[in-house]
Amino acid sequence: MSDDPLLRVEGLEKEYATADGLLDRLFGSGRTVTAVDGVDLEVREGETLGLVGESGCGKSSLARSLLRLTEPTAGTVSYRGTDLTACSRSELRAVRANVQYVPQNPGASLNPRLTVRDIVGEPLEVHDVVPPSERDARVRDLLETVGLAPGHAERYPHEFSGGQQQRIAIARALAVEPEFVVLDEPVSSLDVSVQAQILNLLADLQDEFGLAYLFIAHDLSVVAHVADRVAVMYLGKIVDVGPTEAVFDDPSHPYTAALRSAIPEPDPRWEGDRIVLEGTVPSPDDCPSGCRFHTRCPRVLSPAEYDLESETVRAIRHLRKRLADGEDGLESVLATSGADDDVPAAIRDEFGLPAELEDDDAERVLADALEAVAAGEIDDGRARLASAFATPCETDRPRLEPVGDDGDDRSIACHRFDDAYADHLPDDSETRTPER
Ligand SMILES: Nc1ncnc2c1ncn2[C@@H]1O[C@H](COP(=O)(O)OP(=O)(O)OP(=O)(O)O)[C@@H](O)[C@H]1O
Repeated sequence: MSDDPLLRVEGLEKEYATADGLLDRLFGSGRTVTAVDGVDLEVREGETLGLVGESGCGKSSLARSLLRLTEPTAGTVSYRGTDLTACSRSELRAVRANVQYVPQNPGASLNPRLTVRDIVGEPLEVHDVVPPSERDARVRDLLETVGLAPGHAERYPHEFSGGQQQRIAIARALAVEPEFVVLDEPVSSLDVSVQAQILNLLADLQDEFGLAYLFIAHDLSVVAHVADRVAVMYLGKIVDVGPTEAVFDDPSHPYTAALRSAIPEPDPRWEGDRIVLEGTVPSPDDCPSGCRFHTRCPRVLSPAEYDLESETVRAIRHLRKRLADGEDGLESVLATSGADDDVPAAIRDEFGLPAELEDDDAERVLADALEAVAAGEIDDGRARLASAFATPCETDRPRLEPVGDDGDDRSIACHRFDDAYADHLPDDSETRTPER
């Protein structure tokens, strides 16, 4: 396997203009969704690169724009040295004989009016792979290659199970004898036993034809078994990329750690607690400032001025978030506290904050803020906490930078791995921090 990348993606962006209604369309007042935001990525010859992230993080948009199935907004995609973003339609057609896309949900993407013979035979015709007289025989061969019967050629897609439909989609992609295939969630809609069959088939095809795969999945456990390297995506950005083993075993981006901990049967190599992420993925048309993951991150950095444990930092952040909702955010606490009750103590209790913080200066700020809240001055309390407990994760955007001993092969976008933010690591830093 050569180390020169087959495909190099640099600064790839994909924006969608969305129009909610007729007026938006008429006046051009719709919003812009940035689904892919400056992605750099490499796929090497013969390897499987797993691309993982929650639904809506931009995986399909990335895959489709790098193949120019949808036009990227910015960036370059170089395939064996040819910049696909600068190619004419006919040049692109020539490249497509080497690069194929197997879309998500083959049941919906296979044309229901065509027989399997026509579906698999179409790329043979478009790319003139074999003479017309040999096409039917080639289709039958391809069906056998993916484990279907040659006789299936005369049937229609709806006559097949989900696993068989996936095999048809794979046969169609293989028709042009590609060297790189993008597989968009190839097993996510299948039963576990069928998933294993498709994964085995893909591995066999890779061995036989020396294929490189970009394997997209929302589930890290699937990718763990098939990928040589893994790239983790969050809200349009790659936040962690490296050899599969390293991404699993070495200090990871907090988002990767959360995905890893969510694997139902934890990887036997890893002994850790389940990390439950707060809230849901923010909308890509309203991305958080700083690190996009900070609103859900269990390991945000603490202010450099104080020595606080992660748990305390997290609790204060939780309180800040609730205060941002004004009185409503603390309604449950304030409603149950009577006039004579110690409201600050009730708030500490609600948010798991100790009676006294371990850092005296931090304690003074918190106590004053809670007094303000107890006096009904919610805005004042929120402002005091916001200015004293701001973290660089809220303001500074982390860049994907090489970390640790793997050199360029392991990169993480997280301030925890950046020496410049060493003063901000909470006292009980849960991650070993490889040097950048
Ligand atoms: N054609 C489109 N027009 C407007 N917004 C779009 C379009 N396609 C995707 N999006 C938005 O872009 C974001 C990324 O979507 P995308 O389908 O690329 O994510 P994904 O990670 O592949 O998700 P899934 O696994 O659910 O397919 C989402 O917020 C989605 O709503």
